[in-house]
Amino acid sequence: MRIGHGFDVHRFGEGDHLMIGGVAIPFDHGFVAHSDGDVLLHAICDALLGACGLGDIGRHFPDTDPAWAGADSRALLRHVAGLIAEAGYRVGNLDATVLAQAPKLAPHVASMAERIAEDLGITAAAINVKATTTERLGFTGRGEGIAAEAVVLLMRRVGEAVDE
Ligand SMILES: Nc1ccn([C@@H]2O[C@H](COP(=O)(O)O)[C@@H](O)[C@H]2O)c(=O)n1
Ligand SMILES: C[C@@]1(CO)OP(=O)(O)OP(=O)(O)OC[C@H]1O
Repeated sequence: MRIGHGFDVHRFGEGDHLMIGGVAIPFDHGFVAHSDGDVLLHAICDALLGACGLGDIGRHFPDTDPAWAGADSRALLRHVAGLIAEAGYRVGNLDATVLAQAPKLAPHVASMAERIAEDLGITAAAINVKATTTERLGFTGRGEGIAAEAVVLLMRRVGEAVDE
């Protein structure tokens, strides 16, 4: 088994929606980012890469590369899922927290889990997405941006049967 942790932050800029967990959420700002700024999927990519000892998202998708300008972060997640499989691992379970004063995310977390599970090729039951405010404290509390953390457990694929 291998454990990985990911963390990401994106600040708000102009826009009318936020991409979080692959779901477009109407809002009075967008994210400032090279890609679509999906802070949750970026944290998940980092957790998966970290668990495999494969570095981080910036190593695989440099923010200086025009190929990733405006990229759909679900495509990045699917690419990372392929790297995990190539390395001989599968996701056991994944737990994530989005730190956001607003918007209200609880109505969207089930859709996020479904999309993340689809991209990882696993059941949504293995994914848990949570949200919390930071009680108006810090940059998230002041409404300057959103942060996300993810923890993932990977299991070794050995003939799809034995985990170690
Ligand atoms: N952006 C958010 C933040 C929180 N929630 C939900 O509200 C609950 C209470 O939040 P606290 O900050 O007081 O922990 C939290 O457990 C979430 O269910 C949300 O939907 N969206
Ligand atoms: C996703 C990438 C690449 O487009 O850029 P951003 O969308 O800016 O996201 P960030 O989490 O700051 O950095 C990772 C980059 O690889």
